[in-house]
Amino acid sequence: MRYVSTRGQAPVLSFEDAMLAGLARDGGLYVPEVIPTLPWNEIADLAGLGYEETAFRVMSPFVGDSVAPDALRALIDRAYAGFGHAARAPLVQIGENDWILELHHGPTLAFKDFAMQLVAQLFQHALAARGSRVTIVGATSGDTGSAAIDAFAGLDNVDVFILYPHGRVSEIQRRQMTTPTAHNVHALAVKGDFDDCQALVKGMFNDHAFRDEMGLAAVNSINWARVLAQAVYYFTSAVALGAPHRPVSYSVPTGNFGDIYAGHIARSMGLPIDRLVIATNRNDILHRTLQTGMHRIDGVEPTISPSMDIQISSNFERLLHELLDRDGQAVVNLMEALRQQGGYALPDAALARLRGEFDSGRSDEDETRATIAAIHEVTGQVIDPHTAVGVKAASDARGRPATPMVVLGTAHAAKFPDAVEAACGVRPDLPPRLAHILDAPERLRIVENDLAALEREIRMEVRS
Ligand SMILES: Cc1ncc(COP(=O)(O)O)c(C=O)c1O
Ligand SMILES: N[C@@H](CCOP(=O)(O)O)C(=O)O
Repeated sequence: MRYVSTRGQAPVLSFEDAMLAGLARDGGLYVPEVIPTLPWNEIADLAGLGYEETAFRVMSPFVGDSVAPDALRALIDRAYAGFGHAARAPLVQIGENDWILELHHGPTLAFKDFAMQLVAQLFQHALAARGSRVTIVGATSGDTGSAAIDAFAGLDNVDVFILYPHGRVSEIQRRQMTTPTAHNVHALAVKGDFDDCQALVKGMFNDHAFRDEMGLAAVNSINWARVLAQAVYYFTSAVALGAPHRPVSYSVPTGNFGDIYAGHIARSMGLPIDRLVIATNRNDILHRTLQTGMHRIDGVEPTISPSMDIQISSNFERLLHELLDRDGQAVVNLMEALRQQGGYALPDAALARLRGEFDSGRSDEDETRATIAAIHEVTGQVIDPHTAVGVKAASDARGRPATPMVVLGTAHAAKFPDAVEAACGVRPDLPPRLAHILDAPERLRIVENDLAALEREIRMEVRS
């Protein structure tokens, strides 16, 4: 399997090389040259299999000969061994044919663990074989950072620098990043928003001298391996609800467009997904894009679903590449317009295809709170604000009731206790294994939104 850049000017790489490269050298994102399909009968055969075996079957065609099959199985088994639920991603019913796919049973209580625990295993495998080391730089609005710090803490051949927007993540998210004591992980609070953090990360990758000197690697969904691992739970959940014999719809709380893009990949592989609903909070650039055809950045507004406080959705570039018939130069032109003019109009044909493949919805702050309260009242479930955005968008987009609608439950409510308590009167507790973070000492540095200063800081730390 070969991977090409969305901008068409970077070397073509294997799965493992693309995973270790992170951002392509032309500034684009790696995508598979072709999306392999799983035949109908092979999807049917997934029924009754464990999560790990499904992961192996879904991911193998993308991994190709980068990792031997037995080794891949062992890495997958290790990645999910620490999850707190036998099903890994259980479905919980919230209505007649409405479900939440709980993705919070990993070590840091958010869906990010599904990919991050596996990516850490894949990195270790690759780095040990090559005898090399990397410096991971990542941007987070709260959950990717905690998942990365948990997954990579204490590893010999990796330093990790996580940039998060100062004052714009929940206290629990911050403490998950700042209380681990391993010397190879570093939380940096950037004076800016998530988009600034992500721009700094991409800026470091696009500074090729710094990138090569530090051996930079990425664990954001810039990294194809992240997206691939996230495609697996669409298969486990759809098959549990009757696929491929019947279609299933999904509503996906969306920020950086990684999780829903993983659903799009699952559908492209042959999984019968009926509707894919992009669920946004009031940072609704993607919802507006679908409604108007204009993709235009607005200021990022803080919300009670802070992990989705994003305007520049990195993975939208991967979808654009497809909508523009894999024309790298056309992608470059739109990304330049986004950078220089703050937006672009989608060409008509691309917009029609986008609307054919996705629905979208938006939840403002009051609606998100009302959804948390309503779900608690009707089902007794306490859901987090990101999941609530997904539930709201799902109910707005609800099509044929015969088709199951699955909302991705992207985080545990205990990561956002204040917002959840204010909405439904119940204060969700952290699981006992995480309670220590509430009074453990914190370790963080506050940094300016300045690429050169950040590079100096990282260089100094890696050399010390
Ligand atoms: C809890 C939660 N929900 C939803 C999202 C949005 O996911 P994505 O960025 O893949 O669109 C995020 C951030 O990634 C998140 O942390
Ligand atoms: N919401 C995310 C933002 C980064 O997304 P990623 O999937 O590209 O890593 C977060 O919690 O950090």
